[in-house]
Amino acid sequence: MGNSPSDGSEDGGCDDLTTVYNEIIPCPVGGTLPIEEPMPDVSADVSLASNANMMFSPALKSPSLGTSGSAFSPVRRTRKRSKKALAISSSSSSSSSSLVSPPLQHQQPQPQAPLGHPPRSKPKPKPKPKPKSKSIFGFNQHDENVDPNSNSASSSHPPPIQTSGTVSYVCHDDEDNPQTSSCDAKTINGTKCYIIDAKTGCFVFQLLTPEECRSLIQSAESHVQSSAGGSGWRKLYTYTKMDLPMQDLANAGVVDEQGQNIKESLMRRICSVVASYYGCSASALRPRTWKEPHFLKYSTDVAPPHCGVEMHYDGCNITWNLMLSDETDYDGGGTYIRCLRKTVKLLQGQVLIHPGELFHKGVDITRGTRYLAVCFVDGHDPEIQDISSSKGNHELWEKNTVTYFS
Ligand SMILES: O=C(O)CCC(=O)C(=O)O
Ligand SMILES: [Fe+2]
Repeated sequence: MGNSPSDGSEDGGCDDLTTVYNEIIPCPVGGTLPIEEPMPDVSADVSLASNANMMFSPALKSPSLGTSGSAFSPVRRTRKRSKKALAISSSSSSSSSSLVSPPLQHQQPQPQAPLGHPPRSKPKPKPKPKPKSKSIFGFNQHDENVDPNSNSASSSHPPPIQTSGTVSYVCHDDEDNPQTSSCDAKTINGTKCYIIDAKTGCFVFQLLTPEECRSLIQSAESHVQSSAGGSGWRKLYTYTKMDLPMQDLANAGVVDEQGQNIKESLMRRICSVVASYYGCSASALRPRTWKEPHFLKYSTDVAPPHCGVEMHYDGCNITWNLMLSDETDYDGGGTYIRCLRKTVKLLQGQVLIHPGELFHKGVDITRGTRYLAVCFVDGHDPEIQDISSSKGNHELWEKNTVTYFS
């Protein structure tokens, strides 16, 4: 964790994980390199939208010897924010109930400091204030009946999504009282998606079985401990300490039982749901860099412990987080989404989708080990601008946890 803790405030105290990381990365073969290193584009594989419910059998071959590094030519990408975005803020009321959705502000993005900032150690030229946008694009959330290119996005209200019933979920208020509630659901490719918040495009769905999750954890762990993988968990991003690009497994020849590349298989399955939900083409969606997707491990049992990540935004278009651990493996944890004032606690095998512009944090675990697979995805901008405030009782709101049961 190179940087000092950040609260993600509007005054610039926030972090764009991908931007920050894009400065220096430990090179797979040692040393450091500026990134990004071009890698084979897997987007073509994503175009084959597959059923997200299909059986994933990552009974993996043991890692074979293979190069986990190559010569990379550094290419910098500059982060750009959409000028036309739906501005999302925290609720102005101080409701502490996770049942209450914060109202949206459909307002013109004001010239303001960018939500992300470059690493403090490397001053960068001040970004020019953004011109005021005349029109506000609504949340570009489509269902099958909505034309993604229609002008409805410019209305002051996001188009309603077509839901297919409701599902129950359990939330704990800030005093830890469990309550059952229900939310809208939408079935995509036979997959039930729990809609956490339609306005921002945050949703959850079940992807993997516990067995599949355990198998993925085991392949990651055996890779970092094997003489082939060797180098242990890597530090890919500013606020994380134990990461592993899935590409490392591919480089070591690790595939699933069908002989498929794990990262491509996950991308294909998850992006087919994401694309249908957001109304874009699955083939447009691609991992932001070769490091995506990556495994992320938190543990209280390492020295020093790595328990969570600070408030930040990912800086990509859309992020997916796949929970690999069983909920009994750890206490605490979850993904706190600032504008929603709630912490999403995924069950094993569930995926959380959220726009990469939303401020969020990995809530600290207080016991055990929590594994995720995470991917920063580009290729479709949901045009959500998070203007929620760092001020307010986020410590309290963080305790509003929501869990979606099948
Ligand atoms: O730990 C979590 O739930 C979130 C992780 C995260 O935000 C990230 O890796 O970018
Ligand atoms: Fe993140």
